[in-house]
Amino acid sequence: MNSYHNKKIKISIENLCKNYDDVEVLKDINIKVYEGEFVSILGPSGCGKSTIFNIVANLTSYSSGSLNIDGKLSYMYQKDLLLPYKTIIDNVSLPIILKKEKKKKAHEVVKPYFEIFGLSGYEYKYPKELSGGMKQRANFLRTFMNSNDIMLLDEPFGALDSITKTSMQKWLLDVKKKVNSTILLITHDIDEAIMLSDRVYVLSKRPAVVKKEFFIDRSQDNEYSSDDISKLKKEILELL
Ligand SMILES: Nc1ncnc2c1ncn2[C@@H]1O[C@H](COP(=O)(O)OP(=O)(O)OP(=O)(O)O)[C@@H](O)[C@H]1O
Repeated sequence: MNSYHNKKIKISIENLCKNYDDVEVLKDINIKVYEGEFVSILGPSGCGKSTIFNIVANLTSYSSGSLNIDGKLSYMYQKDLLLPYKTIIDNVSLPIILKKEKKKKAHEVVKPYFEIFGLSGYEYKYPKELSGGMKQRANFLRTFMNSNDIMLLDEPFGALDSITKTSMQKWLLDVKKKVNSTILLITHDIDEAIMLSDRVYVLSKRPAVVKKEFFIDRSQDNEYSSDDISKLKKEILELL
């Protein structure tokens, strides 16, 4: 796509292969993520999606291929990892406190984001007082405070009920408009990938190969009809 030509590549994965002993998990994966893009990796359960993230985050080695990251990464897991004995503001401030900043200063830094992230009024509550959706907002904000440059989101809404999930997807789109982070998301939910992404990589069953890359035009003058969306979903479904 022409509009991509002058954009910075934030993540470049080339011919990536990964085996766990004699189990082949990833086979010649090629993925590029450009600055400010929202890209999803869609694939069946167990195909190797989290393995790709763990490789990108340098938590797992790869067998062959190459990987280039231009920027600072943060990684949000599906599981809510908020510390139960700390307030939301303390939880969200953790990445800053870990960088040796004083708590008071860290609170000052994070406070303005509570409004943007729809968390106003929850600053001094404890995780157990929040709904699943609100907890994931806080989890996302903490990830964002760690790095807002490149964010890896591993099924962030996977554990939520479908109504909460839909409202969280709308919330994430809204937040994405306000911040210009580069986001790479893992999901096995076709609707979620279509709703959120600029591009979707569809992976096969294990060993994962990229079956196809879909571009989704999110510009304001483009509106997909429900018919277009159904066709797209069908096409993706046939690949999985
Ligand atoms: N440390 C490991 N050692 C051996 N095999 C592993 C290891 N981690 C993952 N695997 C295997 O690699 C395959 C891919 O796992 P991975 O978690 O990357 O898939 P996934 O697509 O993220 O799955 P899900 O959608 O269920 O989260 C699975 O078959 C898994 O059992």
